[in-house]
Amino acid sequence: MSNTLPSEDGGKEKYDTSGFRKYNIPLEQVPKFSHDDPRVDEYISEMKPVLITGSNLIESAMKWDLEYISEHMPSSNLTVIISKDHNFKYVNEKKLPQGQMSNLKPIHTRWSSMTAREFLQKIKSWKEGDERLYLQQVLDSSVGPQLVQDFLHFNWEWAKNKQRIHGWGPLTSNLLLISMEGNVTPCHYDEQQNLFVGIRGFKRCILFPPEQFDCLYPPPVSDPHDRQSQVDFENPDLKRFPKFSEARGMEAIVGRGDILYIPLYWWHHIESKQNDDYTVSLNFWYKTKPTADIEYPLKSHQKVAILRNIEKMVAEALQNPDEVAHLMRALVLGRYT
Ligand SMILES: CC1(C)c2ccccc2-c2ccc(C[C@@H](CC(=O)O)C(=O)C(=O)O)cc21
Ligand SMILES: [Zn+2]
Repeated sequence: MSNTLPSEDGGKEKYDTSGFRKYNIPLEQVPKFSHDDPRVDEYISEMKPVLITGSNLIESAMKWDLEYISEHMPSSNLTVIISKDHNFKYVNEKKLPQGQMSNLKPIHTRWSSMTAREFLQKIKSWKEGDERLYLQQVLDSSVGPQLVQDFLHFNWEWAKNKQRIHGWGPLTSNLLLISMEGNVTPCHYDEQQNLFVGIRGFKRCILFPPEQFDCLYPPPVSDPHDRQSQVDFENPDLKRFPKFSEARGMEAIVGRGDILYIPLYWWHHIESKQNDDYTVSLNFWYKTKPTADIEYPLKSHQKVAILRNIEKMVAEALQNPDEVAHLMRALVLGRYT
């Protein structure tokens, strides 16, 4: 693979992936284009990942490091996720078993809050074996006047243009993410369009298209880990998850000022470079426009949405999640297979 410029060979140059974890998954490169290259909008309109370079979308946030945030938000308590190891598995608290059952659920990650200064101290003094920390803070008026000013100076014209030409719905939130080196957000999908921006450090993202749903084995929709792959990428259990061996991914390294477009329903695993400084990223989550008139053939993400709705309806109708598998097997086995 020659190291030519992205614009010449369609962004296929190899990324330098030293410092990231090795998985036994075949990976292609996510194409990388300059922000003014027309191919960027071609990929977004086809709902395919693309890495966009050289945009000034969040120029005013490029100075957001922990010193600056500590100085301009000295007393704010920020949300910090704490994990026993490098995996930060999202837990939907609303779907945790209530009552006495709840103490059976081994809580791998928990939420805490602290100031940016405390967070900085903790990650500076971190040593192997300590709990790991991941700061995530929704950007809203609580981040204080200075960060609000920086936020208002984003290149909203560029973002609004993307939102308009691709028919996205409203911007729902911006999540500011400050991660220790080596933290991993395990593979999952979200139901929103995502412009994921690098501010500091390097993050590696592994993506799979929605149609590989049957290779990545999400748990039942009622599970607290809904939308997350059950497969441990570092030690895949191919007896339980045999089709994981057929998973084919794409990879991108998101550096300072890069924007990775993560299409809705695309699976993504994101990790911060190991033995490197902490990373700072910011995402832009957009609802997608409600499907006015259904067009056939259906897109793969629409089929995943259909599967989710069927699963919810059957579980709701049976009022007992344990009966769902039996009923679905009776529907399909020997009849559609
Ligand atoms: C792991 C963490 C901190 C978390 C804990 C508990 C509840 C929610 C979340 C949550 C949500 C989004 C991200 C950002 C990103 C992954 C990444 O950059 O690590 C990503 O997946 C996306 O932008 O869609 C990260 C997290
Ligand atoms: Zn996500």
